Amino acid sequence: MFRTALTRFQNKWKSYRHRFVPWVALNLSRNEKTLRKVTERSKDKLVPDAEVSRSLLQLFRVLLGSHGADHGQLRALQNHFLGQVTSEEDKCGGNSVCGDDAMLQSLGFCLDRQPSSLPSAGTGVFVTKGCVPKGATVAMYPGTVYQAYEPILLQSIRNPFVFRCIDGVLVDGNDKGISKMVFKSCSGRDRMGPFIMSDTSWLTSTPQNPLAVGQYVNNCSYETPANVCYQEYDVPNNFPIRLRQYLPNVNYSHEAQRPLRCVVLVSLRDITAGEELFSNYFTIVN
Ligand SMILES: C[S@@+](CC[C@H](N)C(=O)[O-])C[C@H]1O[C@@H](n2cnc3c(N)ncnc32)[C@H](O)[C@@H]1O
Repeated sequence: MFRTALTRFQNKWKSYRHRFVPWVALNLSRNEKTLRKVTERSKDKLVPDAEVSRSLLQLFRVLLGSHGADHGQLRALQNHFLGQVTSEEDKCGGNSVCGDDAMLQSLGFCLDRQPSSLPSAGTGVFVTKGCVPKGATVAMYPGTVYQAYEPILLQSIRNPFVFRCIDGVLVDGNDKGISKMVFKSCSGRDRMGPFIMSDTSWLTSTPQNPLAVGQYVNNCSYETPANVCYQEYDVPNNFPIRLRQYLPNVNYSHEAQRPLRCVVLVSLRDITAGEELFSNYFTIVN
């Protein structure tokens, strides 16, 4: 009985510890070696940034066209101030196209969060329609972006959604509790007049950007090898201001000079409808 509980605790800790900031700090030198190895192995990006930009712009333009610029802004404002959009009408109302349709139309596939195919792994992300070709931008890792020196201790406690980039930048993709409040607050702060610079709807069950579910992708195993990998993507300065309303990331501190860090998931092979996405939590391509 005690041994079973201990084994369960050990397994849980092993899958969680690399996201627990105090543990990462204590094991910095060992982690740095592992990270160095990963960096050395993967100096080049799997997909050039320009290609990631192209896919995101393609989807965001369809989303903007379907919601209408003003409706998109209005929806984001509603999400921000009133919380979750509830009615079916608002999820995909009037003549507008649902996020799913926009995704199928622009990228050729759809994603959904569903119970994982792995026992006791909670929720996972599945391709539900179409086919993802190798090298496609499959998903985005939403959340608040912390520089290595910024305080995240409180938010990181019992939080399996903190993602660490090679340069120590952290992305908190938790859609509940303090993490959720921090994201909404930073997003409200960064509004530029009528322009909303980030999307808060990933915090609800109906994200308007359907790619913003990457935080729910589960870790690979021997039986279920990785079919996607993480890749850092700094949003270029010339990214259209009207389309930034679909970006599911926000900087913790407002620093206009720094480009916004996003993390995207890129497919390692063709992935067909019905397959679950699996990543390797210990690797990231620059
Ligand atoms: C970033 S979350 C992924 C989403 C998570 N499945 C959920 O439902 O919230 C990471 C957590 O998912 C679980 N997890 C991920 N991959 C797993 C795997 N291969 N086997 C068991 N649990 C896994 C672990 O509890 C881990 O701490």
